[in-house]
Amino acid sequence: MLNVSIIGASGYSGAELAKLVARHPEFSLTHCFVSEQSTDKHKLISELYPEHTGLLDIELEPLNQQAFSLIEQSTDYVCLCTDHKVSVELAPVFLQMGKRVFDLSGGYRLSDNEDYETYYGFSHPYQDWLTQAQYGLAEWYGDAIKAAKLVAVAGCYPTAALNALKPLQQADLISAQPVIINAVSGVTGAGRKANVTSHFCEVSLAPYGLFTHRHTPEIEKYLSHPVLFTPHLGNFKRGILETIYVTLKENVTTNQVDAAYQVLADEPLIRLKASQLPSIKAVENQPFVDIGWQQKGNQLIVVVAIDNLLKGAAGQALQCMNLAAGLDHYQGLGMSA
Ligand SMILES: NC(=O)C1=CN([C@@H]2O[C@H](COP(=O)(O)OP(=O)(O)OC[C@H]3O[C@@H](n4cnc5c(N)ncnc54)[C@H](OP(=O)(O)O)[C@@H]3O)[C@@H](O)[C@H]2O)C=CC1
Ligand SMILES: CC(=O)N[C@@H](CCC(=O)OP(=O)(O)O)C(=O)O
Repeated sequence: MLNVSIIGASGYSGAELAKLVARHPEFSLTHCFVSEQSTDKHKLISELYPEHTGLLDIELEPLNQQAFSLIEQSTDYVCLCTDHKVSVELAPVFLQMGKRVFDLSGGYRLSDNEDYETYYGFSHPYQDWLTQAQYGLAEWYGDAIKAAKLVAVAGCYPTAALNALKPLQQADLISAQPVIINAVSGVTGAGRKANVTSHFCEVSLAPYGLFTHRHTPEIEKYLSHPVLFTPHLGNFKRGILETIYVTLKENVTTNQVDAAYQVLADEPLIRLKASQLPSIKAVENQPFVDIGWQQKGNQLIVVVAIDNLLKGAAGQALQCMNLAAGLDHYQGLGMSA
């Protein structure tokens, strides 16, 4: 058994990951932490999430000095389900203890400090670790994830976009024009902390972050192609749906597009729907990426859906942890090959 500690376990992605780890046959959920000042410290996760009574009657411990010693002695894998800046500071501490770190934040996903300044609003203090971090997009970088000390688990919107677009890019079917990605996310994407924009009475359906969202450089980096990415906040709890407009190179046929997607055909967590288009309903509370597409001439519209807390966060983190442990990446996600 590998011992796992989760930092930020009271949050939406942390609690989702705690649930997956607690049910996993090869992992043991050793400790769950919140900040030292947290109003939730010493509560049980199941007090915050009563649906997990019995499974997650585990205390949320404050991340104080004693906690660091506890982690050093008792933990193999440390999962950071914390804000980017918190993760940036915590990851090196655990890496120096020799732990394998799985960071669900964006703190180690980009390589260019200028992008951190532009899109995250801070200068990255740990260039060395930034260089060593491995991007955690499980279906695409499995071997590198297996060997990595620090895995920067892929972002939620990028997970959907990259799985939808990398097959086309790999087959060299995309023209030089930017790919247009319109995305809608449920409100859990904004985290559990109270916030006016995610307040019940304020949420409707609205775009945000035009040209400035931090997932633009993340998608561009791992796609190697320019994108125009516009996220929207929708009035539902969980799930992401992206409608993606691709201008194909001249004379690309539907057979070529269909063939390009076959690169993902044997992946248990990817469901190729072709002309049967994906929906949030089909992926909510599920670990899958659903991808559908339709083509007219050299215009291709790809529709992709994921659950933001599973494939977009905790599910993908578990896939990376499985890879690191030498297990099938989909173990513990209710799947068999
Ligand atoms: N929600 C989503 O769909 C996705 C989220 N992510 C990323 O995962 C990370 C967590 O997101 P999410 O679960 O939504 O966030 P939440 O706001 O729901 O949870 C954040 C957690 O971090 C804890 N925390 C805050 N400050 C500290 C600290 N200094 N030390 C230890 N724990 C701390 C919080 O508890 P407390 O404040 O009480 O201490 C809480 O448990 C973020 O980086 C986010 O970008 C990635 C993909 C998708
Ligand atoms: C709806 C909403 O607010 N979504 C978040 C993205 C989710 C997230 O936490 O982003 P990472 O995947 O980069 O960690 C946002 O746009 O900032």
